[in-house]
Amino acid sequence: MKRRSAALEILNLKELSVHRGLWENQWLLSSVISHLYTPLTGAIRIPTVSFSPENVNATALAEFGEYIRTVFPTVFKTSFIRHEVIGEYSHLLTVRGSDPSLQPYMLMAHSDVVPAPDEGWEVPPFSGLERDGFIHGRGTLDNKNSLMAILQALELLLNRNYIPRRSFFIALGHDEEVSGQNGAQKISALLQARDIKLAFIVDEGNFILDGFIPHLKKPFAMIAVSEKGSINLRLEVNMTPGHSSAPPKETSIGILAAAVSRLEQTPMPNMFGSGPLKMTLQELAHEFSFPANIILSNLWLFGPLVSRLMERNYITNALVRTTTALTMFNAGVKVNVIPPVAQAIINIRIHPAQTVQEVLDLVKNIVADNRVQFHVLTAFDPLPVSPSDHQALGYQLLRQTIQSIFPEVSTVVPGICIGNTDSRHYTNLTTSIYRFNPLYLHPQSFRSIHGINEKISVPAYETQVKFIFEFIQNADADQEPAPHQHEL
Ligand SMILES: CCCCCCCC/C=C\CCCCCCCC(=O)N[C@@H](CC(N)=O)C(=O)O
Ligand SMILES: [Zn+2]
Ligand SMILES: [Zn+2]
Repeated sequence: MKRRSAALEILNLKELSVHRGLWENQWLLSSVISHLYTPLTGAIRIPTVSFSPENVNATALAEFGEYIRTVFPTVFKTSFIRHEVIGEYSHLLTVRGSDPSLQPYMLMAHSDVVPAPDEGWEVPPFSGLERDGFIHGRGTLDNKNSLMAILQALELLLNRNYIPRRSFFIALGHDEEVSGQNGAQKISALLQARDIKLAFIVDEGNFILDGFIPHLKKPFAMIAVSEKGSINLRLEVNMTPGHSSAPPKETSIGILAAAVSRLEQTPMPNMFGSGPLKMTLQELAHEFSFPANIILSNLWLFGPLVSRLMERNYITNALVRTTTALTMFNAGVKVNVIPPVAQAIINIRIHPAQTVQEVLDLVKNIVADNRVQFHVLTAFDPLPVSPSDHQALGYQLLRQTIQSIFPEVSTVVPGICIGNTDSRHYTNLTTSIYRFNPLYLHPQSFRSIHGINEKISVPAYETQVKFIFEFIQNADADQEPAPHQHEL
């Protein structure tokens, strides 16, 4: 029986060094077998799609709320866990630890997903089908995996009568994909009103990266200590409508198309050398063989060369500059009418060394056509950089747990997240925000996030549960000074 053997496999894992005893306890067995990964498949089947802040699938979100209560009964009935529904569909769990002197932390995830039309998928995106050892569907990597793994790890701990020492919050947003204004933003305001200060936050974001850098054969874990800023910008051209049999020299569509084409063809300046990327590369240098290790250790000299190499690949390019993506275009009402208005949406991700205002100025200079109007829909600057030194509790706990659960991953580096997360709404509660998913990511699976054929292997999901199971316990252990990561 496939499901049973997968569950047993987890119990046999020997590398759980810190808290192996809990896993080996037979008492856990029945709970693991019934809950280990079926809850994720069920979660994928609920189409919690967000289209815009005003257009979310309320029915599915309500069903999702019922679903997690059903599959994680212990979490929702434990006396020291307070459950609140915020903004109608987001969930805040407050887990009261036994030692009030320890500062609480927060684990985060979100239940909504981006749309997924059936076209191009090997398996229907909301079927939650398991095939060839993978659970398929929208949300398996972004981000129902994390949401279910957090609750599943907590359910397992509670079923073992585990009582946390350090209090923690679990914040599960329902509108992360469309701004977080009704979920994360409201949870953040509520916690601020309660005078809560957090030791750190762990949210989705970067991964254990494998195959992203040519010549680097070994995977490495990248914990995002910041994330890019963002602008959603609407460009609009208005012209006099008329009969298409006698077209004017220029139409709203033509003018707008030329403007967005200029934007696409004119990359924003390469900002290599500013922001956390230099730190990332320097900490990664020892993973490379000669001469790349020397090049990366001497960026004062080889910076220009490295920056040009990074520009060549569209993923690493996103680390060195502000990016400009044309995501929506709308114009025209009938085949024989010159359209009065043409609109385009540009999704811009701002490099840490730039600001919203600087980027808007650059965009206007590139477009250089005063017939094009600009409407800023949403905008925020890049996020502050969280600490990653030896005293940084959240970072060190992540590093410690990565090294225990993924012993083959020898390097953990701080980096930047090119996407945005709900955690950006919590800068009022902590200066230590870490964006990390305990999963391997390859370039192909990166493309599946917001793309097609998103899937997670069953062992990868099990490992994510195990990671959180151990992380919660590590956060309760007495902290010792962390050894230096690169000690000989
Ligand atoms: C030198 C090292 C090379 C490193 C390559 C970087 C590989 C990138 C790896 C992971 C990035 C995945 C980003 C996932 C974030 C997903 C969050 C998301 O989808 N957010 C939405 C919604 C929002 N909150 O704004 C978004 O549009 O960003
Ligand atoms: Zn996400
Ligand atoms: Zn997403």
